Amino acid sequence: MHLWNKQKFHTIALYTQLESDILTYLHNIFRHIFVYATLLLLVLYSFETQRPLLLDWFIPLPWIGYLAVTITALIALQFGRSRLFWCCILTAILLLFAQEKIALSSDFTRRLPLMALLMLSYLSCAKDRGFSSHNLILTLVKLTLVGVFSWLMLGHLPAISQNFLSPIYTLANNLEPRLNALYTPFEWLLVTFSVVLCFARFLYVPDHNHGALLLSVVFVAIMPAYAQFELHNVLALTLATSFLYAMLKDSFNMAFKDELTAIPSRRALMQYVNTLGRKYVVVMADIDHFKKFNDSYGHDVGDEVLRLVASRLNKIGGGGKAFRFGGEEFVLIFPRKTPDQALPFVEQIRQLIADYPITLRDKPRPKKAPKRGASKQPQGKTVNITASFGIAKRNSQHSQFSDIMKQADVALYTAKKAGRNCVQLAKQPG
Ligand SMILES: Nc1nc2c(ncn2[C@@H]2O[C@H](COP(=O)(O)OP(=O)(O)OP(=O)(O)O)[C@@H](O)[C@H]2O)c(=O)[nH]1
Repeated sequence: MHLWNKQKFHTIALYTQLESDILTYLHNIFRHIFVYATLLLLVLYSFETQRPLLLDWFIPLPWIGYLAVTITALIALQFGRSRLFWCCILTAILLLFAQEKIALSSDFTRRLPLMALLMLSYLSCAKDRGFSSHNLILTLVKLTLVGVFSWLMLGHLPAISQNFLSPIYTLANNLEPRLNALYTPFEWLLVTFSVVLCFARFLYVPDHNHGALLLSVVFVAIMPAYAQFELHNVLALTLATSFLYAMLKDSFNMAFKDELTAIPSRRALMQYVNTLGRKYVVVMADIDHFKKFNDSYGHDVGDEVLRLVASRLNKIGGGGKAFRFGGEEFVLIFPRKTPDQALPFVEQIRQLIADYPITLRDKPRPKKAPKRGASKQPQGKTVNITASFGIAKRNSQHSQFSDIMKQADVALYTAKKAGRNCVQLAKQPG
């Protein structure tokens, strides 16, 4: 097809895909909130109920927070996570001040957590830019500027904003009198701004990195509520652990999840294979005439189709598990099943893919909703895609996974030759 045609179809209206994207997004948000809110509640609960015990444990370990943030900073350096690295540096500085290893004016010590909060908010909104000397210096300069800006704000703005903030502050103070001692009205405004900003950033990109950064802002905000250094040490230790967890989880996802379709990748498949017993079924799936589809509608629309097919395959029943093998090929594994038992589930998913109408719009979706009474725009063209499937099982002749894959691939080839959009069983001995 001509380039003209490719450009014509900018967008693809995959409503079910959109629905599944929204569900994945909400699932991500709640999953991360659950992890980091649980950590926060655990810390707050143990500070309230187990404080003497915590103090007993941590008095002989004044170095533990420094050790934890140093190890985490080194790992962040290795993983290219510059923002978490800077968070570790900020946490170590806060610890040094809390332990009175560095003593500057009391004004500075009081303002430091708030300056750190704004720096953390900046980091939360910035990007991981790696560790080239240019980027390190640039980030250091930016953080210093944010620090100087917050220092100036904290020096000059409280008096100006006193009048309009007082009523809100009094209201909050009636609800919880302890708030009064923690921050002044203007400082509360900054704390709220930082938490809301980091939360908004987390909602925008709900991953472990932003979850951990949000937690760090909350931890730094509550630091002044606790006088004992040992409790600050617990906060630093928990924060370093959450950063480590965030880095490991994100790296795991990068390694084992396919970036485009968000289903497990080929690497995950190879690892999963080791956990399988002696009885399982392998299904190879391949989208039909995908090259033609790409050529007709463009690579971006092809990507959307891959995401749609992956989300369908990921919902396979019968205990099956879907993986993206590469390109437009997918693999389904059914542990403890025979081909006959897996067949109805594969048939069902084949039908589901074939029946799904894909609406291609010839114009991008308008940003504004059309005015009432305006004539409806033409809806574009509806197309269908299909996929073919080949099924093979582990048996006495083919016990190696690579051999079973070859058998499934032969069956898939037969399905393609039989006209596509069908399922074929490999011819194997029982
Ligand atoms: N959009 C997009 N296309 C991809 C991706 N990976 C592979 N492809 C395309 O998938 C197509 C595979 O084409 P073929 O292997 O010739 O198979 P086919 O056209 O599907 O034909 P049959 O399998 O015989 O039905 C190629 O055009 C690849 O460029 C991807 O990640 N995104």
